[in-house]
Amino acid sequence: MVYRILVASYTNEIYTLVFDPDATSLELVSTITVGHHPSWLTPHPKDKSIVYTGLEQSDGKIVALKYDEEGRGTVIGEIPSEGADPCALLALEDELIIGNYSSGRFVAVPFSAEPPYILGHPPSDLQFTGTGPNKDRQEAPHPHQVIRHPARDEVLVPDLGSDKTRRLIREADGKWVEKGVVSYKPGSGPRHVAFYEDILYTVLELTSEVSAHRFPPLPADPTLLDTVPTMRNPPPSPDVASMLAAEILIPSPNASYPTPYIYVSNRNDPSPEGDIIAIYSPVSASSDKIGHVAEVRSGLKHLRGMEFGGPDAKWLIAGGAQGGGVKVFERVDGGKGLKEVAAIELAAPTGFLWL
Ligand SMILES: O=C1O[C@H](COP(=O)(O)O)[C@@H](O)[C@H](O)[C@H]1O
Repeated sequence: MVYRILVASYTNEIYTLVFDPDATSLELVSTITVGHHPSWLTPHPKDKSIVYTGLEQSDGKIVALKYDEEGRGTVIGEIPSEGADPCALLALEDELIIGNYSSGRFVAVPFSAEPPYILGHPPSDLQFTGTGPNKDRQEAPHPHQVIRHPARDEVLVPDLGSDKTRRLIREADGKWVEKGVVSYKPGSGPRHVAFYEDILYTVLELTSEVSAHRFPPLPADPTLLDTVPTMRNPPPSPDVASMLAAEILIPSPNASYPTPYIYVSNRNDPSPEGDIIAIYSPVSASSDKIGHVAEVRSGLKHLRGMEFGGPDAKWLIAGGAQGGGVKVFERVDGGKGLKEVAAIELAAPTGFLWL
């Protein structure tokens, strides 16, 4: 069996790769030009042939594509993102949510009945406000992810510019309202979050740290349990100042990998061996500490995006936006380690979608 994987990028293209685990090969089979920096990919919740991407530009756009069985895409629609640099998308059952990074605007586009499903209904929006102490990166709110809580009707928006993750719910009239926040150390820049049991894990981009909060339902506030660095031995100054942690993933435990682990990507490591993927154990009933498990040198430069796929989330695909191409790693030693099994050179990969 082979797997098709779409690759978002900081070029004008979305690529389709085929990963063959038996041949341990990764091949480029199709490319489609969609516009400036299609950096994120989200499928329609029911019609899996439809995929949305955001064009990261000042007049942000959302492009809808239709994919055939072979992974060949066709553009079938486009709408404004109603903001600048839409770097995050979330498809709920009835709405496409857009996080506009530079303008700090959260936009909800109701799905219509026919493909591309994003035409015909006016969007609603929410303008965030807030800043942080980092004058270069926190001059305004910068939503970097939109993610649904796995067990509750709550959407979370890590806001790198305001040092908080916003907790939103949709009221009876359909409008999204902020009902609470997770607050972080000033200047830390929350970028992405992941969940395991009742704990929220956050990757803090600007300080390259991971935090764990006990995360009860609203209206209760979260409680900070622990914060750890995303590298045991960060590079010395001045290189350490450019390190920017990016992705955090926690695949659900399963028969092949019964023990949960947290996987975090670092960016901009000056080492010739590339950026580190750090592996941690989550906090547990007996310890409120995040446990350091391992660090894997990826050979990738600026490891912005990575995604698990395959049976029992056996493989991790990851890309170096500034070099090293795209690699597939197999989870080994029960998930405590990663072994490279396939690679391909590709320009500026930023995100992935296993079809
Ligand atoms: O300033 C910007 O930075 C953001 C974040 O970049 P990332 O690669 O760290 O995600 C980017 O999304 C935006 O387009 C750009 O204007």
